[in-house]
Amino acid sequence: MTTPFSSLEDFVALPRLSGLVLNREGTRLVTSVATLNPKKTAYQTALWEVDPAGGQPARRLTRSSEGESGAAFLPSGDLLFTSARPDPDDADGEKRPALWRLPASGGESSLLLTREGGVGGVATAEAADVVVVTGTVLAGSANEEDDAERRKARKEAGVAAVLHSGYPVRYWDADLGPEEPRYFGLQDLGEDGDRSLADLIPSARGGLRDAHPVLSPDGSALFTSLTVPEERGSERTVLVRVDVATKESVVLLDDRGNDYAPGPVSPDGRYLAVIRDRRTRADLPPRTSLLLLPLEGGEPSELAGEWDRWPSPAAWLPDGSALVVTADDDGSAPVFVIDVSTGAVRRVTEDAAAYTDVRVSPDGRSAYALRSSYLFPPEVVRIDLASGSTERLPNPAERPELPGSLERVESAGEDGQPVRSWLVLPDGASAGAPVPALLWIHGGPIGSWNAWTWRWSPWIMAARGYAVLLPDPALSTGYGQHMVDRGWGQWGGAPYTDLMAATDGLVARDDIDGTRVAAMGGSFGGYMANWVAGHTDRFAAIVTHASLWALDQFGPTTDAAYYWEREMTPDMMSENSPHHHVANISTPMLVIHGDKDYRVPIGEGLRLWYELLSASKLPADDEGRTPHRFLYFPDENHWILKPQHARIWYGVVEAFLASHVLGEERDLPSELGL
Ligand SMILES: CSCC[C@H](NC=O)C(=O)N[C@@H](C)C(=O)N[C@@H](CO)C(=O)O
Repeated sequence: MTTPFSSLEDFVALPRLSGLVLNREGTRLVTSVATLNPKKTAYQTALWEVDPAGGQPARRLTRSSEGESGAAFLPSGDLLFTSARPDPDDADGEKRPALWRLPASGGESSLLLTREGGVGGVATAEAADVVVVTGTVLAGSANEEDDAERRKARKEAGVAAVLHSGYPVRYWDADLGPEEPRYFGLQDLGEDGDRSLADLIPSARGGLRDAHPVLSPDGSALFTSLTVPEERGSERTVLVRVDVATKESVVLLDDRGNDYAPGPVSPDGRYLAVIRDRRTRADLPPRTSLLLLPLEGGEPSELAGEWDRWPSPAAWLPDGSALVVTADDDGSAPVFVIDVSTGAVRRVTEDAAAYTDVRVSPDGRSAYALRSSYLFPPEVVRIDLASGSTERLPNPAERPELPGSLERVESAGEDGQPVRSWLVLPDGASAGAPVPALLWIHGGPIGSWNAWTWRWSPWIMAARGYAVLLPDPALSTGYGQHMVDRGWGQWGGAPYTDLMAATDGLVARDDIDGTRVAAMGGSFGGYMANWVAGHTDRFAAIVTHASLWALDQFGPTTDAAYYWEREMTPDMMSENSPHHHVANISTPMLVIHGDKDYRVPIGEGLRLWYELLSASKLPADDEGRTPHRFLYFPDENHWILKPQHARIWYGVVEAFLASHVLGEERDLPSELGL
């Protein structure tokens, strides 16, 4: 059967949904849909409306080549969004993300706010015309005018240099400084209103780097996490309340044992749900818990502390009796409801799917969410909160047909611990026709293969005849705290042996050809692929993407050195570092790395490549020939974001696997110029 996964062109062209907002009356849902631009070199997003009642087909709300995102409803039903589309009243104006308003009554969108530093995002209050936008300012700017002038001067002089006195200096793929994120209160939304902006936390410095503003329903208070520097290059995240009118800010929760981030505020404005992340040490694994903080004073209390899952709070029920949360659970991420008076947890959705962006209807009977699994990409659904039944609403896109089937399988780790995996089987796999297989190792390592991903689509490989095993080994979420504890600081221990146990189960199947199996992983999964390469020759090929290779080097050069330093002592790093085992590597490896990857810096890929050629059991020969390959992306980061590069990524991986796993030669993508 031909599906969109047979052709990489068709695959990258599949529409991708993200984000979901609901208006106050519960009558309008808006999501964002990314599609290829006409040149097929980038994704552009547009806002689409989905009927919560399910009666009407989805309809496109916005259209521009610059795209629209960051949708947020005002209480009036007007929809705010950000876009770098041109202002019709300023034909020569520079394109920068600005704030736009689409009126509920219909008609054209109009420009609400533009600023030299752009508008990054927007937050609105549930029941008041209060708007907070995010944007950046240059560190030394006194006000918006000064900021505009400083930007202009820097641009005209062609200066990109940044002088740092603190840590970090980079984040994922962004160079930090001299721009710093800020929250701005927008004073007046009226037609000719005053558009001056109030910087709500002028002292934030770089501390709002990873933060999102949460507004109280009446718009009087803003809650945010704020990252504050500590000694020796470390930092912690504290919880702050800002009075939107007076700009007075108060630190609500701050201690050196935890990081804090705000969840939603209760409908009566009396409680804030808070996410608490325990600060780790080599002997203290991470733990995430949920707190209720009384906003009129008093100590926070842990909610559902006995529940052995890590909840992510999404919304309150309108009567304030319960919190709706999601949590990784046994290979899925269902919706749960937690009674705030008893802490009792009730699982709502029963299907093996992952839910995000959960919004609750004003009557508290339904919720709307994005749902995905390995069987379908994110789609908008309605959930009956009492029965847990779900209904797929008319969506902007249909589910793509799949070239195979999905199974849940289980194996036992060395200590008997059950290790669950998803197994993608290609059409036609059977005992009479066993298929080659791939072990895919997830990143994090704190995470789970429980949701659709566009970055590593197993269906691409299924369409080419491979089975793909997606195991959740030690350090994965969804099993409970013990599974994280089992692998903490010992990556080469239980996480590795769990993966090998899962592979044993895979190759024992009569529909799998155990002689034709490869291993692949990205990021931490790439670390593990490298560790696998140095510890077993059972795989025919190994693909390692954005991988950690030498932990002594990775630790201080990644964008958050303190995070990794807290997990392992120098001795533990040495014991678990794949580079010490390069001399054992006898498996052909495909190394993939993006130069703009600041999470796992390019030095890891460069050193791995050189050491493979110079010191593995398959070194470069007299004429420099080697079975290893290095796919280098000079302008990609930790992820391969450009659609044309995603095609190259899959194309090169396919050719490499075909050569070493199937013993077949495939043409490489012609755009490689080889
Ligand atoms: C600085 S915090 C580290 C966060 C995260 N680890 C979580 O467990 C992380 O970034 N790890 C990377 C090395 C990684 O494996 N990233 C994965 C998952 O985010 C990826 O696929 O990019």
